[in-house]
Amino acid sequence: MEQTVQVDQAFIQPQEHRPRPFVSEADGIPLIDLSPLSSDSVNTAVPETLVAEVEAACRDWGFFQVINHGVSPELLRKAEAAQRDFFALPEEEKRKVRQDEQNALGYYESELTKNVRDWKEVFDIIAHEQDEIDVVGLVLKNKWPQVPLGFRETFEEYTKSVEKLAFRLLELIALSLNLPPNKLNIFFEEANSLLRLNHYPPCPNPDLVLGVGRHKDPGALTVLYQDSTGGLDVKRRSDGEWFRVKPTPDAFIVNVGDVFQVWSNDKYESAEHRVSVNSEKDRFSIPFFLQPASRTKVWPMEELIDDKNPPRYKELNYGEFISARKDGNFKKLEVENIQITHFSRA
Ligand SMILES: O=C(O)CCC(=O)C(=O)O
Ligand SMILES: [Fe+2]
Repeated sequence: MEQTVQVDQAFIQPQEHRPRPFVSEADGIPLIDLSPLSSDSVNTAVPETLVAEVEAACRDWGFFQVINHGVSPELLRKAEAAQRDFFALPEEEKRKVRQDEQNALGYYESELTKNVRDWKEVFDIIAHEQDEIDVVGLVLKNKWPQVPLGFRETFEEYTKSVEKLAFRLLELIALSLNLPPNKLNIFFEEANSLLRLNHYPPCPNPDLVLGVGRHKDPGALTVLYQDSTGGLDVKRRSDGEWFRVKPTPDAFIVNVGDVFQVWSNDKYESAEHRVSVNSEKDRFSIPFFLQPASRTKVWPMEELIDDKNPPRYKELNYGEFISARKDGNFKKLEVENIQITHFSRA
């Protein structure tokens, strides 16, 4: 039966990228218990079994979930409430803190992924503000809304707590690549890390649109909190099948981004993912993107390179890479959006 199309053409995905009505839930995405980790730096006393679990998850999926991660359930409840209250505000109130091309922080409701509109609205917060305009011409000052009350304090506290977790994960993944655990920390001294609040409203045509179109995250790591609705789909590395990540209460979903793909010389791949929407429920999620400073040069780690494994990437400048990608989020580009493979030596 032909269904009526009730959404604007700009949201409609090309036929081959539309979600199938039933995407299986991924039992395969590993659930990792972080209780053996202390909240301070990871040292070499981390159990080998934990390192092995992380290695297998990064290699086979590029994705895993973590529990006993040190971010308190009370803080998660506070953040969820502040997020709901903000997106429930009238459009004119939200537009007071709207993003523009110079300041890509705050509220935004018309993002594109691969030239198609996403069915979502977002609010972006930078973890570390900078006084100067950055190397790619962006203002890095947060735009805080006046309401809801306590919004700023809640997300400042939340960002600190999740960033701490992100650093423990960075160290753990470094260990899983046989690198010294703190080897990669140096790239985050002036980190560009970003917290994003996502709201996916119910959609009358969930089979024609996506909340976020298929993409890979450009940074080092993403640490994502999702509510109980479900909708995050991940493409499995071995066969390219899409799987839905089953929500686990109070867990975080972790995925390696393009920067880890380069550092690991393709041992770990930045997995493609997307968000499906539904016709009944709002969905909320909060990704934290651990991203190096803009001037950071990224190249395959020398410890992972030898005659059998020559470097697969040219050195790339992180700021130029993300800014080229972000242009595609604002404008419909005539060309294919820039991807990490454009820096490949092959
Ligand atoms: O909402 C989600 O579950 C994922 C969002 C996402 O992939 C992103 O914002 O990069
Ligand atoms: Fe993503």
